[in-house]
Amino acid sequence: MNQTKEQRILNFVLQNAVRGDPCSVLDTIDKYCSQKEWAMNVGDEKGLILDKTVEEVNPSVALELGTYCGYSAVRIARLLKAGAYLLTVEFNPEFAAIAKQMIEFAGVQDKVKLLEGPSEEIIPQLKKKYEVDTLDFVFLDHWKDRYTPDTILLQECNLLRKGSVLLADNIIFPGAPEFLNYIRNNPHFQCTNYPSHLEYMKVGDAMEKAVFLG
Ligand SMILES: O=c1[nH]cnc2c(O)cc(-c3ccc(F)cc3)cc12
Ligand SMILES: [Mg+2]
Repeated sequence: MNQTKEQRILNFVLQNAVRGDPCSVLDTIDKYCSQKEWAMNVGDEKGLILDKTVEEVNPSVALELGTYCGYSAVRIARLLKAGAYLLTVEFNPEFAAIAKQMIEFAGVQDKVKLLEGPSEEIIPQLKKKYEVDTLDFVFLDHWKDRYTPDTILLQECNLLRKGSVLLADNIIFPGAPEFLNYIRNNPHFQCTNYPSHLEYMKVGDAMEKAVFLG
């Protein structure tokens, strides 16, 4: 049975990265995806913007929408303080299976809870089923058409508190114009744009940070 691209990425990590070393896992994925097969990891350039935002927020409870192969889950989890954790949501079961192995190989499994299913079903379960009070940080990196409805859902489920930080990938490419219009014209959010480039490409992209004002 032919391997998928995501299985090839995982195998390359298992064979070339250092088990228990998150940075080596990230570097190995970036090496594979820049030299051999492009893939939609946030990557090393936008990854630095993600790092800086996570370090600034220093979240106790973080949520990621769109796990894919687990690159940004490893990237975020490696920066979390003792006792802090990341919930990451992936609706594609093949991607979730790859990400689980990637997260375990990196050694951050104790800080990451991988939730398989559609974000619109999982978000309303976070309080009761996953014992979340409020979210300190949310990374939106799933499907651009879900950015706005899921941001509204997070508010409706009272999962945001004054100061909660959202960071959204792919504002320029593939682009999330409807989300940008929603969040920049919403008086409950303070927005900042971070110009960058599409992962592993010279194409322009950007990330948008939105702080919930309560
Ligand atoms: O679908 C996506 N989800 C999350 N992140 C993405 C991401 O960073 C890039 C892309 C993408 C970019 C260029 C292209 F030609 C085809 C897909 C998609 C997603
Ligand atoms: Mg992305």
